[in-house]
Amino acid sequence: MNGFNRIGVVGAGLMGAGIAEVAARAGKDVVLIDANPAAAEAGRDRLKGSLERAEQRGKITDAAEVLKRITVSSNLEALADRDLVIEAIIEDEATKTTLFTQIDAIVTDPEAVLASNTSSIPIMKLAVATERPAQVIGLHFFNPVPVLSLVELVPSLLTAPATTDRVREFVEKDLGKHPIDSQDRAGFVVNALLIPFVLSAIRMLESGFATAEDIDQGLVRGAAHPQGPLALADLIGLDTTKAVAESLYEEFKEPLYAPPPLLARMVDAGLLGRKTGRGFYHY
Ligand SMILES: NC(=O)c1ccc[n+]([C@@H]2O[C@H](COP(=O)([O-])OP(=O)(O)OC[C@H]3O[C@@H](n4cnc5c(N)ncnc54)[C@H](O)[C@@H]3O)[C@@H](O)[C@H]2O)c1
Repeated sequence: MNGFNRIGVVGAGLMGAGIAEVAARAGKDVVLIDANPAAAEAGRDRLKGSLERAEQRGKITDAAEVLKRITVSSNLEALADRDLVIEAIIEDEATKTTLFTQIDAIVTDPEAVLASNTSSIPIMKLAVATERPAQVIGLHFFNPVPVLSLVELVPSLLTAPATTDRVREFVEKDLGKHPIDSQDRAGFVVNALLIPFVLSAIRMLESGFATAEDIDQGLVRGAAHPQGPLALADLIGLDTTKAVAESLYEEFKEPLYAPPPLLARMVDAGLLGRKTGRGFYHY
């Protein structure tokens, strides 16, 4: 048994609220923390809405009970009795390492595991900020968390095999999700493949090779992708796409990861995709 029954989630944004929801749906007692009390409340409201929709669609029958298992707080001390803490705060290395040092000091169980949902920060940087690097691991969920079944497991060079085993069991048996293993490298498996694909589509558009519509239709109709790479970039957000590309380029120094000038200029212009109403398409 992995022994994870009291779960802490730090960061009640898009990802943290989703992770808290799937953990509570798996019957776990969950403490959801956000440094910003308004963000904590907003996270709880989103979570409540998501559970109610799941109940309306017949996916669950106990939305009210699931919600009761989640305590929302803006006080990190509420993590003291947790046996697994999953960090999902903003993607900033200094903020995350400070938080890992704080959580490590607050969580009392010496066997407790500290995980991060980071998309691009090396797990090793977070591990060495704690006194328990053997129990620090990357646990990378996908958005929307209640819908997408993949979780990347990312042990650092210092993670104990027993930690990875416990977390794998939690992901598979408790959450009912599908884990895949990745080394502690920028992008892990999925983004290391997906981002250069999206960047290639942007370069193709930039060079006048084909229109945005034709590039996307090519992949939707010719390769059965649910959406084309440029529509996908608009969904991810062009700022996020550029930031992930930069961290991949920083790590591997391969031209295929370098953000093309068109992407940089669109970000400079504030054309960030769906969230600003305009990216490669108008919304
Ligand atoms: N958005 C995605 O599609 C996605 C997918 C996989 C992984 N991730 C990763 O998940 C993490 C969270 O991303 P998100 O999209 O949910 O971000 P978000 O901006 O929606 O939420 C981040 C939350 O963290 C809170 N926060 C910031 N600093 C904090 C601190 N020191 N202590 C406690 N709370 C703090 C903020 O108030 C905010 O509510 C990032 O590391 C990101 O790279 C995101």
